Amino acid sequence: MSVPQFVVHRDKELMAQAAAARLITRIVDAQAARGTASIVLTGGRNGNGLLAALSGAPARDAVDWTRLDLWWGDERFLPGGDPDRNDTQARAALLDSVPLDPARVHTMPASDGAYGSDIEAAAAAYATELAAAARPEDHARVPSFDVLMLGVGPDTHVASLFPELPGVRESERTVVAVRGAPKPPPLRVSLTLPAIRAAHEVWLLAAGEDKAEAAEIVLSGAGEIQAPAAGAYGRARTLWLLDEAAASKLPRALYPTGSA
Ligand SMILES: O=C1O[C@H](COP(=O)(O)O)[C@@H](O)[C@H](O)[C@H]1O
Repeated sequence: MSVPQFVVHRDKELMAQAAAARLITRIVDAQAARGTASIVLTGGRNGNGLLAALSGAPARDAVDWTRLDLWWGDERFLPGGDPDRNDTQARAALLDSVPLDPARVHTMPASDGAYGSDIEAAAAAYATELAAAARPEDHARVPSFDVLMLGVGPDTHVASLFPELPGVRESERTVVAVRGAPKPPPLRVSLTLPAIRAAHEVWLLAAGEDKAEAAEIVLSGAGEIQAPAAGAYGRARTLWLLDEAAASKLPRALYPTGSA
């Protein structure tokens, strides 16, 4: 478990641009070291803001997009191409404009896909896909993702792990079907906390006033069942990327002078 670090930016636009620059560097470094990189995308406003910023960054051409594995932390269980699916939004923000290898783009199943409306089968299939990509040195049933990003919801949810719902209590499976999510749509597929914690680096994105209370609750010692973001950390690094509005209820001593 890594101790959380904090970076606070002036506003959400700057946070998105800085996080995009940070992600480009991380991908380029991993590709230089190993030939490939693996990233887990998040949905939501902050995740899509980061992807849009990355799309507009000239340094995006430093990435070898053909040698990048993309996974998702969660998905809304809707038909393929639905505008509310996280993958549809990610494609519009960035993915359609870069030369990815389709075989390395690991979307979660859609409700009109190979498993139809069987959400349990869809979750199990994604777990199998992750396990097949894990190498012996990963010591887990998922790859050691280089960076796994999570948008933090106003209710402290991450991926589709919501406070007090069964998904956040899962300790065995790496992927679960989620029913009754309080944020629409109610049916979702999500990585679990054990899968999230297999990542090398976990980045939690929180920008905007409506994230201030969530950040305060999570960082004041709440448990992960009540505040799922509290259970999200990386093996080597846990990084909170915030804007001033989201950080407004945090103790000023948490982040270095000049960070905001
Ligand atoms: O529904 C979801 O919400 C969270 C947070 O979204 P935000 O718009 O409040 O930033 C997101 O991380 C998750 O991937 C998504 O499915």
